[in-house]
Amino acid sequence: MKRIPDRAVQPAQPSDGQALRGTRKRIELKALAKINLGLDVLGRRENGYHDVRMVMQSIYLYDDVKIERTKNPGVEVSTNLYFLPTDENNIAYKAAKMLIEEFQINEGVVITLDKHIPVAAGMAGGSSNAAAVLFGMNKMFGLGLSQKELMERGVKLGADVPYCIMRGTVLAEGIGEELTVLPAMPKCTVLVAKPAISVSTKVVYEALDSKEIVEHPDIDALISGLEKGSLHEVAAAMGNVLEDVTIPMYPVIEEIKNEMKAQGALNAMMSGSGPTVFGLFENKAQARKAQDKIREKALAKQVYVTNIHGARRNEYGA
Ligand SMILES: C[C@](O)(CO)[C@H](O)COP(=O)(O)OP(=O)(O)OC[C@H]1O[C@@H](n2ccc(N)nc2=O)[C@H](O)[C@@H]1O
Ligand SMILES: Nc1ncnc2c1ncn2[C@@H]1O[C@H](COP(=O)(O)OP(=O)(O)OP(=O)(O)O)[C@@H](O)[C@H]1O
Repeated sequence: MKRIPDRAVQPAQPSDGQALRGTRKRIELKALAKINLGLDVLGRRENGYHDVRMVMQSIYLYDDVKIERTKNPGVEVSTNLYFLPTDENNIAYKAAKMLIEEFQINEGVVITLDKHIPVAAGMAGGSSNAAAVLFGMNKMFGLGLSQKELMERGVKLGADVPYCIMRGTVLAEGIGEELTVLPAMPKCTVLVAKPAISVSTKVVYEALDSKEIVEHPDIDALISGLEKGSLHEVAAAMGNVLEDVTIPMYPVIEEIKNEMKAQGALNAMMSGSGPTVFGLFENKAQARKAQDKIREKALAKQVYVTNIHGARRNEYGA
């Protein structure tokens, strides 16, 4: 694969002890999941990260993120999923700690994550939690950071975090942090199915390095479909190069795609590094039928019928 030299991410502006103006004691936010309508990889950087060209879309599947401000300094995280870390290995914790240190905040936060987005699934669950914490604490403590400044901090936590701050229908380039708003995705029903396997994003990108990419998805055709507002053109242009790595490891992904298409999906594809598969449907009844079939055949237990979320900029949370 072509090697692309590292491009430095703009350093965040250090704070100069800005007074904390916010007064809110508690904020509740919806941290949305994403799907990748298109995912192309253009090359590998010297630090191992890859240059990508992706079309990202928010969906109406979310984690509830509650942030409470406390007089006791420090960060406390709790979650409904027993297997997730609640210490500094939780990305929501890292996001809070980052702002507390930079702005020398001498109060603390208690973060409660009520998780519904499948974990290690290619749906940016963790990234979306981190984005919600950055957004929420910026408001709560009156830090005065613009969306761009929040995104500059977000990329230090993960490549998907800036997108999770922006949300909606977006072209993501660079390592995923160079964002351009696209025309909104036409409304449709989205069926999401996560088979009972967890996939490491790092392992998938690394495995791609030893492969020749045979066919790149036509991201421009996808954008052109969005410009025309044509759901059919968007569906026809969907493509994800990471499928070539993850599907041979887990053939159940292909089986789920086939089941969705057999039940009337306009198209079905793996999201991100997988293993979650999503299908786009014009007809909600067909999506429900596909959901039943996938469960009946025990292809996946976590199967959800949901919608495109037309998140607009700055329209974050409940
Ligand atoms: C697969 C996607 O979810 C598609 O949206 C993203 O590209 C991944 O975003 P993410 O999970 O937020 O990624 P990070 O947490 O920053 O990185 C996890 C690992 O994925 C690999 N990685 C990630 C993004 C990128 N552009 N190139 C990479 O090679 C790196 O090996 C990294 O160690
Ligand atoms: N708040 C969090 N929510 C989910 N996972 C978390 C969180 N914090 C840390 N993790 C760890 O991160 C790993 C990946 O989680 P996540 O669900 O974000 O992956 P993903 O869906 O593949 O994300 P992406 O699409 O951005 O690659 C998990 O195995 C988990 O242990």
